[in-house]
Amino acid sequence: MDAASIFSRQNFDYIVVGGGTTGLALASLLSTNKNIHVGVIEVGERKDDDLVLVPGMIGRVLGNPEYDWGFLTKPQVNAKDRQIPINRGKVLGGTSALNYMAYCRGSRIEFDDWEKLGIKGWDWETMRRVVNASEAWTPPSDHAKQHNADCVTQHHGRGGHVKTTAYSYYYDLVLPFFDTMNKLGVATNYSEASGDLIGIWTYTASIDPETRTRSYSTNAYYDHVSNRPNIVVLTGAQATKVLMGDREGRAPSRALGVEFMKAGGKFAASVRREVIICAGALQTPQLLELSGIGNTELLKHLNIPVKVDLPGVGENFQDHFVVPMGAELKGRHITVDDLSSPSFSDKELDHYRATRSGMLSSTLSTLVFIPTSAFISPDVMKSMLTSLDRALLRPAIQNSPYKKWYELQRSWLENDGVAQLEIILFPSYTHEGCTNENARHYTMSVFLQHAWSRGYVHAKSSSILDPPEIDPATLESPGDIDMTMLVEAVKYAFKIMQTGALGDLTANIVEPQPSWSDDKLRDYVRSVVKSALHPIGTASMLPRSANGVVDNNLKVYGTSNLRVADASIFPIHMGTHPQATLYGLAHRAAEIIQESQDNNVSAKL
Ligand SMILES: Cc1cc2nc3c(=O)[nH]c(=O)nc-3n(C[C@H](O)[C@H](O)[C@H](O)COP(=O)(O)OP(=O)(O)OC[C@H]3O[C@@H](n4cnc5c(N)ncnc54)[C@H](O)[C@@H]3O)c2cc1C
Repeated sequence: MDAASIFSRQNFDYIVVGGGTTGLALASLLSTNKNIHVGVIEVGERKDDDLVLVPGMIGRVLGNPEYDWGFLTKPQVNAKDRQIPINRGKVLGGTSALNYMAYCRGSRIEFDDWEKLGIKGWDWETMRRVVNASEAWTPPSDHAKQHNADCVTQHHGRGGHVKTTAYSYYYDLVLPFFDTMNKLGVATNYSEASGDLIGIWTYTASIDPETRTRSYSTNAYYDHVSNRPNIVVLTGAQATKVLMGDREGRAPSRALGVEFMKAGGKFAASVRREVIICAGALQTPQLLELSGIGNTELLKHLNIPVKVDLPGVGENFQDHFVVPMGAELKGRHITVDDLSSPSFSDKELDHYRATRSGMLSSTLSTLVFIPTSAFISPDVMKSMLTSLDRALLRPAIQNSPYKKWYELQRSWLENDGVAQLEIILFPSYTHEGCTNENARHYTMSVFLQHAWSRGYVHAKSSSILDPPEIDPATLESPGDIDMTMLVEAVKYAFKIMQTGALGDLTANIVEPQPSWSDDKLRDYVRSVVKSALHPIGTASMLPRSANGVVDNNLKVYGTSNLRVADASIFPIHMGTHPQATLYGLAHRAAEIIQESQDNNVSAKL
């Protein structure tokens, strides 16, 4: 009998849809109770090749349909009608197999403030505990310490699953970048894991310190449980909908099982306890809608029978927006661009295989996080806040179910503990139209951490085979604040490129240029702004009255046994990279399921 038929005949306690970052970790944790039977349905296949495992090869699979869903947004009006790519992992392990491996916690202030949105049980102390439970940290080497790597043991988890440490290879721009930021008043942060993100720091990466390969959901979690008879992972299978029972009166709707496709065949698997959707921020809302859970008007339009009217499904889409800037270096440097020469790249690969060191053992390593006051002058800040506050008085916002979201975002703008801007120096030239091919370059990218633009993701048809419509509403923000902040961020980046040791190494700022007018800079931002590939929010954990989709326990409103656990549940963006929090979410979800059903599910593998 084929794998799909066998899967569909099993009597699962839990079915997890999506064996990605969160889903595969959660399913593995649930399987620690040998009395419960867990099934996972994942579209992708396992791919443990160099393109996934070798850190210095990051980015090479983006756009490759064997690894990447390759989603495109709908044309973005404020970004010159461009369709902006949003890459997502289409392999076992999901996007944890593709990401750039920064393993960063969120901020204490931000998690503690989630309570202001009506969310309980997700404060910093809780999140710190669960993220630490996921982490198996190894202190950095002396070489990494010389590059300011975090070596404060007390903030890290040692007994968890995802192997983390600092990289072993550092480009020669790293220390000059620290010198420059320190000269601009940005202090070195020696413990990014403390809950205080502000400063310049060398990040901890999800990398195995022995083999110098990627540690991700598949090898960190699943490989420890894959020989257990009570967990079954079906790859190459796509869930088409959750089968929801009919409601009796006002009783919640019950998930009965999952319908899926594999190799052209259609199957269904039934579930005794719960279905947990972990298909990621772009596909979880689509699957909810195809299952009859969403905005009634939209479902009727798609001819999908309505099971639960939940207008928040697919709404509240948020992302980090990024604007790259290019510069040419003085003199000779080794940069990532050198790897585009096949002979150089082959030599590096041999060196990596023999020694587990060198360029391919690492990626970029340094991040900067700063609050608004660090990059926006008091005058600009005053006029920006005046425009914003005027726009926030509009009835559409005052009467919005997301009013508390707007209030929280507003308060963070004047909180010096909240990072509004991230800056990354990438030792490579990522623009088109490089002017001097013999020179070496770097790209400085500015990332808006708390963008005000909020869009949506919705099913376009009743078929899972049609990709969802994705509209991040790029640069559509009250008082045009996202554009103002990005232009100020670009101007601040010019200062970085011209100050201290990095300034001394910079021969020429290629594009954009410091002499450009604000109008020309705005035009540049519209031409190049893109997704930082951190979409969240489309099945938000919020009160139902605030357009929430799941409650504090990740349960979908109006259902008795359907939960969501992935990036779509974050109600407001965090000023950092999300994967560490997502592994923490998997542990928190396992605890919640244990508490709610007394399953004796241990959070240890
Ligand atoms: C290039 C890139 C670099 C990044 N770098 C970093 C970084 O350095 N640090 C960081 O913290 N974050 C980074 N991120 C973001 C981070 O990796 C993601 O936010 C995170 O992995 C998302 O996890 P998830 O569990 O929400 O979804 P995913 O990991 O995407 O899992 C969803 C899974 O569901 C599967 N699926 C979808 N629909 C169905 C269906 N109908 N049936 C069955 N299966 C389905 C998908 O195939 C996928 O495996 C990066 C992202 C990208 C793309």
